Amino acid sequence: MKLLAIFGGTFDPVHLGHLSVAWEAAELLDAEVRLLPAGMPPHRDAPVASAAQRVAILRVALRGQSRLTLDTRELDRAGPSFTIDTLHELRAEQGERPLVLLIGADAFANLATWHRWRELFQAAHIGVLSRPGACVALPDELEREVAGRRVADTASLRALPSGKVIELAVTPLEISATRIRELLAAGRDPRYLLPGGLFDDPGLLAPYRH
Ligand SMILES: Nc1ncnc2c1ncn2[C@@H]1O[C@H](COP(=O)(O)OP(=O)(O)OP(=O)(O)O)[C@@H](O)[C@H]1O
Ligand SMILES: O=C(O)c1ccc[n+]([C@@H]2O[C@H](COP(=O)([O-])O)[C@@H](O)[C@H]2O)c1
Repeated sequence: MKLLAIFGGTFDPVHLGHLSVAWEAAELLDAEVRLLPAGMPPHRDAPVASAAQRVAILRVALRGQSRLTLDTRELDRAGPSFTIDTLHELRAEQGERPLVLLIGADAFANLATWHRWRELFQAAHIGVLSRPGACVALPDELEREVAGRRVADTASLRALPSGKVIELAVTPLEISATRIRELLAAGRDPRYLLPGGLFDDPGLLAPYRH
């Protein structure tokens, strides 16, 4: 069965750093990758743009291809967007289909701070997006949970609905939404850090202009 992977973020706004790693993960896993904008991200301040504005940007950013799709369920839920709740909803919809939670290597190192974090391993596989050759040390309690779950090939993910951890070597781009918001607020046009289509409609990036 085709893998279903999810990639969550504040996406305030989505940029080419997000899209390129999501695309590479989709190719490496031969998966559909759903981008899930967080309604109320659990570990940070509220986004600058509204949910509707971030979705409008995502829709334009995802135009013209079908591997990366948009899932807005976290925006429709009240309260913090806990990933475990999202995975339980997806499991109820998808049955035994293998699910892969995509997480950047730095965020993965902090996984033990997430809500009901141990349950994440029962709910999905985890795909850790890493710089080729990089090695991020994990805190002991996380390492103990991950040891024994690591696999190197995607066939192992296809064989089970959840429970494995795979490292996915992707090409990181030094782009952050924080920097993009700074540039837009300063009246600049970070044209080659964002999907080009966003500049065709000046209203899309207006929430970040001052
Ligand atoms: N340039 C990038 N390359 C690869 N992954 C990224 C990049 N920027 C962010 N990510 C990852 O994408 C996910 C969503 O990121 P998020 O929406 O917080 O973007 P951000 O650019 O880090 O935003 P901000 O600067 O506002 O914190 C996170 O898992 C984050 O680690
Ligand atoms: O579930 C949690 O406790 C949890 C804690 C921190 C982050 N997350 C999710 O991780 C994704 C990336 O978060 P962020 O803050 O880097 O945009 C986003 O989908 C968040 O909902 C989830």
